[in-house]
Amino acid sequence: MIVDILKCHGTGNDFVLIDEINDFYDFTEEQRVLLAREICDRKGPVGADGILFVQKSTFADGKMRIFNADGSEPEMCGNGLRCVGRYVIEISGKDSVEIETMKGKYMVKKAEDIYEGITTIQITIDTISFDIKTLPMNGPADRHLFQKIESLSNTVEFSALSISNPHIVSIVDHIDERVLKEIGEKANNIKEVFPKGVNVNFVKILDEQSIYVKTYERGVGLTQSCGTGMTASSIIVCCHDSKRLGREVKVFNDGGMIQCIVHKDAVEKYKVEFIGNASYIYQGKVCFDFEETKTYKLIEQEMYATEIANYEAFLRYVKKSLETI
Ligand SMILES: N[C@@H](CCC[C@H](N)C(=O)O)C(=O)O
Repeated sequence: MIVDILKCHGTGNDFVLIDEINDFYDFTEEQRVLLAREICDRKGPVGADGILFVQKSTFADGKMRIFNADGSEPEMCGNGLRCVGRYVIEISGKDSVEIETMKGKYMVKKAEDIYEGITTIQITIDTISFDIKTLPMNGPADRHLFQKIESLSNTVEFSALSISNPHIVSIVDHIDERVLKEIGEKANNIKEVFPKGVNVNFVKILDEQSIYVKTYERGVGLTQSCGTGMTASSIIVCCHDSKRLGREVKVFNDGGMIQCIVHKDAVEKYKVEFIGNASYIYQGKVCFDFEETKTYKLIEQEMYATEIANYEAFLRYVKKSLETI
């Protein structure tokens, strides 16, 4: 089978986008899992954090199904939604679109470039809940905020929330990747606490406008960035310091920087405006044999050289910005 692919990323969280609106592939559910596991495997010719299947929707401009590198299908993907949103905006000719996901529908629109030559997309995320049953998470109370999770760590405090996918967030003085990885692996192996696993986020407060987030992603591992993780972390930072509500938070990460504005209404309903890049890396085709999945080939690869160069310039700018904080 020959499958057209578009390699893309949101702050270094990279994906393979497959257009099932314009191309008919008729994948079975098992084939979607196989494609995710093999194509995301970084020992192969492509490698990615996940696959984004873009499909027709009966009530929105498009539908996103996201599969993690391990073949699991999460409820949501913030960085991936910006890439899918850009793609659907381009093929539909609209300035803004609604994208259906497993648990919700999100408004996506073009935004002013976050840096020269960087295609920038804004999404509005309002599928936020602190009720631990929505993660799901098993615990003694309905909410878990700034408290330890004994089975994970006897020193680190976490806050649990759903962005329609599950997250726990810890505000730390220093982001130790080794500790994050250890806790992330443990958290995804205690099904009595997290029956469907969980994304684990460490956030360091840099100054009154800026934070740094690193995530151990369910179904992937440590990634350059996680959109829903940065969203969850921005919310918890605003819970910790309500003066940040309604103000732009610069969220730095290993793959660049995005902007979040966290809003809370009178009935404690949260909504986050999330603004960041949606960059193309290359387009190509994969020749995939579902009987011999390990031997797939990548052919006709065409690089988006200008977008790659612009994003490298943006990364240099982000590095310099971090040196001034
Ligand atoms: N990187 C994504 C999150 C992808 C899903 C996550 N690994 C999960 O399983 O919930 C993002 O940008 O949000």
